Amino acid sequence: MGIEVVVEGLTKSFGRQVIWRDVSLTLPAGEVSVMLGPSGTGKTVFLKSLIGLLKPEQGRVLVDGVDMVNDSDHRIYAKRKLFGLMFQDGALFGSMNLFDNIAFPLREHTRKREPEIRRIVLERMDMVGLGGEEKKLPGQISGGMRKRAGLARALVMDPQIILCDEPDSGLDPVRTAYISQLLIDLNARIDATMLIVTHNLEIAATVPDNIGMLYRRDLVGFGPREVLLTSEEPAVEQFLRGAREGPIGMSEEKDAATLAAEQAAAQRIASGEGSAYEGSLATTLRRPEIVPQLRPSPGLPHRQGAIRHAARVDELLPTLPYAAQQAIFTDRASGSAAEPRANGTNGTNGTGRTGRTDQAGGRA
Ligand SMILES: Nc1ncnc2c1ncn2[C@@H]1O[C@H](COP(=O)(O)OP(=O)(O)OP(=O)(O)O)[C@@H](O)[C@H]1O
Repeated sequence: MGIEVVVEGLTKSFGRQVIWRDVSLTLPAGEVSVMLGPSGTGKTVFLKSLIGLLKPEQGRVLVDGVDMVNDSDHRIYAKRKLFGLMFQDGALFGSMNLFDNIAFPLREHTRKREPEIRRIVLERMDMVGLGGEEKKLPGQISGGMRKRAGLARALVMDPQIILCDEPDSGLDPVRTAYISQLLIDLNARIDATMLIVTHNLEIAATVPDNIGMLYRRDLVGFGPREVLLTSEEPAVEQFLRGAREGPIGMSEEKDAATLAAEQAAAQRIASGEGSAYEGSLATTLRRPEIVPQLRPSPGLPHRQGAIRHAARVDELLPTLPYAAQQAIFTDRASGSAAEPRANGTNGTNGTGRTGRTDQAGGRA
């Protein structure tokens, strides 16, 4: 089973620029969590802080009894081996073929012999749908394949915590659906604790058990996915709708004057006095409906993390907002991600939606 990661009062700055402050959350063992947030809000900085590559000025990150912020380098280094990190671009060595790239951590950090290394590498390549591609160079494959190679490399050391930095960046929607399924299948196979950083709403809607969002240097909540997906917090709503109106602006947050003008326009539109342009602003995307969470592909085990998540949510239920409770009841009525099925099948069709036929092991 994966390991819980406890973040307490974390604050990170670069010089005078505060990236985020007083962030506290727990990544529950073996569950899948997503961290959303507009560009530049410090999601990657957050991931790097979890594994001790960046040092926040305040707070703690507790992993298996070690504080990844304040403990000695020796102790931090030992616990870092529990993590597998999937970088945005795969971070592969351009001159090495995929086999050697993926074998690299084993050759560098273990005393395993080549036949054992070969067995592990080929197994992980198969797991991410890259079987038979060992001899290809990173420059000869697609961006999606590079990501999956990066994921295979993150898996060779048997990590118990997997951090994925924007697994969707640069991928088309179909490849993004495949990588979403791959991440859920991976969680079903190895029960690792997972944190995925993304702005992708499809991933946020279909993959995680828990969602948080970083915005304006704060964590805007973190908890069961239904809480954030039904949140009425303006920044969350705007983000989920992918709309221009709202507190999130082009570069960072909008200034107060722009926000006030938008709110005045919204009131004029509501009273029927708005201009045509203002009316067009109001027709931007609607907030997406909550869709069922992805389930493992047929033949894979049930996600133990989803089962534990459901038990946790049961305890939390009375404390959750009404809309989140309703969303949870609806999801469960449709057959929740944790519910075992006699034939081990998914119950949805691999996308978390109805009417599509994506299969596990598909090519991103
Ligand atoms: N080593 C560093 N030194 C100084 N500033 C940094 C460093 N690393 C990141 N930053 C700054 O921290 C802020 C957050 O960066 P980060 O890459 O974490 O954002 P992000 O939310 O992951 O963005 P995106 O979604 O666009 O990838 C940015 O303003 C960035 O310039």
